[in-house]
Amino acid sequence: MRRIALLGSTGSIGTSTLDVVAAHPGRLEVAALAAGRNRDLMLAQARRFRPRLISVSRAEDAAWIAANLDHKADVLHGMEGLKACALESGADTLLAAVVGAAGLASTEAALRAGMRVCVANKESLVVGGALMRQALEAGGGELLPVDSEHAALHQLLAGSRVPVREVRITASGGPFRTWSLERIQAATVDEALNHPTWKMGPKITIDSATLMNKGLEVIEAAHLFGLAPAAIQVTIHPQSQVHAMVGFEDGTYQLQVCANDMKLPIQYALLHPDRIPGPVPPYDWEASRQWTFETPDLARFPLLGLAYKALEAGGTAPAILNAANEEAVAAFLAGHLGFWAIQACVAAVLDGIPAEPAHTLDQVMEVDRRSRAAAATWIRHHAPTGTA
Ligand SMILES: NC(=O)C1=CN([C@@H]2O[C@H](COP(=O)(O)OP(=O)(O)OC[C@H]3O[C@@H](n4cnc5c(N)ncnc54)[C@H](OP(=O)(O)O)[C@@H]3O)[C@@H](O)[C@H]2O)C=CC1
Ligand SMILES: CC(=O)[C@@H](O)[C@H](O)COP(=O)(O)O
Ligand SMILES: [Mn+2]
Repeated sequence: MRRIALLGSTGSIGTSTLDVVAAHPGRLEVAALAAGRNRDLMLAQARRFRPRLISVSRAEDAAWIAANLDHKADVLHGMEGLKACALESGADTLLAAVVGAAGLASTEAALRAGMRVCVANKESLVVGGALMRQALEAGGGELLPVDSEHAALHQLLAGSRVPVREVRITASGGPFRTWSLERIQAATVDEALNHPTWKMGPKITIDSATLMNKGLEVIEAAHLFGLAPAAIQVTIHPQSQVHAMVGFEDGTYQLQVCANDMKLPIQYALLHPDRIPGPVPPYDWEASRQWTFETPDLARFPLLGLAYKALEAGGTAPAILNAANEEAVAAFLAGHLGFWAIQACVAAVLDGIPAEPAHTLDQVMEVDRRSRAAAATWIRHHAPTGTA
């Protein structure tokens, strides 16, 4: 029986993970649930899955959940609660599905403790990828990707006995794939949240619209698989059925294909190396469909190019990139910034803060704080009058 600490349980990945757990009652159980502010959903999840430890962001929500539980459990709060859920619930497996750099410390601690860490929270790898690899080596556990393209690469590379020339991750292209630059520059929040192929949380959905999601994924792939930037390429594939490809020295490729349903990579990571029937039916090859492939346009989607630049600079540059992007996306979602200003803000902050070698978690979190402050200042100066 695998005992899971699920961080980010109330989100898109969190709820899909609980669907996978519910489909395998003899194989998977929940030891801890942690999330942010959605106390109603947390209480419903806790009543159904009966974890020993629960954590939410605010003390008053923790007290409310404790008063309404119908089983014995400790209800904690804040970053300490998040970490305790990872380390002190008796779980052997962490499913890291908090959004943003807020997930880094608990994920790093679980790796250091030798757990199996299934990571959806790509920002933690972008901000602290090298430190997470050190923690993995020190703890002797496992790090398994949940992000669909990286789960695909994990499957492709596990079966490969020869070195690969390059890997390619696919991108849907987002809602603005066919839009002109002028139209993209004036995109609204509702238009940017209208993802063509995946239902996900708001932050990653905006990242998909700017192609920053793919930029973060290039950095994620570099850390997960030890690849140089030039060996990681991006192909636009609007149907989101092929998730990644590996190219060999002889010029041939292998592709990974599955339905665009995150329950598949979640189950892959939780049950690895076993592959058994789960909540998603086998791929339907009788359905009529066409697959198409395109090259990304860096002029309309400059954040993909900026992510490569940060990866090549190394050290804390990806942490600066990520922090500025988190702040700019939050400001866009709140109506304080235009869509095109997201990339301008990230470019300005990345240019304005020198990268340094990343040695410790405290240091990268300090860089994260400084970069957020710089982004907040930039946003205040560039927000349309009366919004910031
Ligand atoms: N959704 C998807 O299909 C995919 C997502 N990912 C990655 O997985 C991660 C989660 O994405 P997604 O599920 O879409 O996001 P959601 O916004 O749907 O969910 C985010 C979760 O994180 C919780 N959370 C946010 N901040 C904190 C905090 N400070 N402390 C504790 N919990 C917090 C939220 O709690 P609450 O809502 O209660 O406030 C919620 O449970 C992201 O890093 C994303 O890039 C990767 C591939 C695919
Ligand atoms: C499901 C998943 O893995 C997401 O990261 C997805 O890739 C987002 O869609 P885009 O391909 O549009 O970025
Ligand atoms: Mn992805």
